[in-house]
Amino acid sequence: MKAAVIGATGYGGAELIRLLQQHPEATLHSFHSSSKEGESIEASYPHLQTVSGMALEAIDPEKIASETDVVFTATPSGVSSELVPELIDAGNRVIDLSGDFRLKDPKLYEQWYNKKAPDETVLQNAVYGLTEWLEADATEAQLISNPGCYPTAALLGLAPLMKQNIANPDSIIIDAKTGVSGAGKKATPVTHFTEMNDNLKIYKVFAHQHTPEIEQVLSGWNSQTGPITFSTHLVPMTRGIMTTIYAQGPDGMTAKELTDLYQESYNDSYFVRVREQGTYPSTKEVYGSNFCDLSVALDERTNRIMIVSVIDNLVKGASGQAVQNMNRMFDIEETAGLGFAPVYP
Ligand SMILES: NC(=O)C1=CN([C@@H]2O[C@H](COP(=O)(O)OP(=O)(O)OC[C@H]3O[C@@H](n4cnc5c(N)ncnc54)[C@H](OP(=O)(O)O)[C@@H]3O)[C@@H](O)[C@H]2O)C=CC1
Ligand SMILES: CC(=O)N[C@@H](CCC(=O)OP(=O)(O)O)C(=O)O
Repeated sequence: MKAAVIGATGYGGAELIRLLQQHPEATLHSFHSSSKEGESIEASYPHLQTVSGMALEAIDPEKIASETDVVFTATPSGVSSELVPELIDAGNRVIDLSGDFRLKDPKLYEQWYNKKAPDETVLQNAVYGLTEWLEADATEAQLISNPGCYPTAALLGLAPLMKQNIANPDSIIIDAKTGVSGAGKKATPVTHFTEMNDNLKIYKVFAHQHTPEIEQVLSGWNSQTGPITFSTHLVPMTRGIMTTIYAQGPDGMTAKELTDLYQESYNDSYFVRVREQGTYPSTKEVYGSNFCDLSVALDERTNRIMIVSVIDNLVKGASGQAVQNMNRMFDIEETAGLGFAPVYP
């Protein structure tokens, strides 16, 4: 299977190159840049030195489609919406990492992303790629829309609860924190060193573009879902997301029953590891890996449920899940190229 990466000089693209280079069944055929054609990838990312030996190529959809089986678009929202239909028309199968093909309602997309919605036919044919809970046959998909980093952590945390209708859907609060690499490679006035070192910031209050994505999926799982409350914070670390999710549970359930439900729900999911009752994951425990580690707790005094989920935003939150989706698309072992343990400490 030959793969190409577009947006190769971004953090998501670099992570795709790292993962695809050691994938047992995929060959990294080419990587593409809109600004650095002809340069080596080492010029942008010395850590990839000796790994590829190839130069960055221009983005030519026809050429890419004629030479490869699958292309990853690790490009910004608003760019993917232009690029992906061209790749699809040229016959490529595509896994897009941006937010452009996640929201099925174009008006909602325009409202939250403040950009023109993508081509309607391509949008409606896109399969939402939360891999553990795919709702369509990935082997048939021409386009998989990779979930956002926060939605991945939040939805994996909420799925057993919502699918079993255990919590009051109106009571859900998702309190999320991310490392700075979530903002991409380019430094901004919000993310540069003096702003983020030794600092903690809340951002996009009641305005985060992942809010409707989470609501869209939750309402597919449970028709009683209303608007959620979602807060996002930047913390001074490079990678990692933690979501702490609160919901009102039913009378009479025990903490052990809830943990058992989570462990059963993810029994067959290699990449979701449910912790023993009373133990909680930290972001470093999934660093550099495709794992999502989860804990669920129940305060039997108040019936409040608390779920803690952690992922690496660049792996399970982006490029790792994209490779996991490629594995599903081509019907190969889901863990191929991804089954390694996190880097620790
Ligand atoms: N960082 C994260 O944790 C996550 C990111 N995402 C999403 O994945 C995508 C990539 O993110 P990330 O790698 O962090 O972003 P970066 O900003 O680090 O990289 C994006 C890359 O896109 C390319 N690009 C920019 N403008 C254009 C254009 N007009 N045409 C073609 N290519 C362009 C650039 O590469 P070049 O100049 O070489 O073309 C750039 O390096 C984004 O949509 C992001 O929202 C999703 C989940 C998590
Ligand atoms: C730290 C930081 O700024 N993180 C970004 C994550 C962006 C992202 O992944 O965007 P899409 O999924 O919408 O493409 C944010 O919160 O907007």
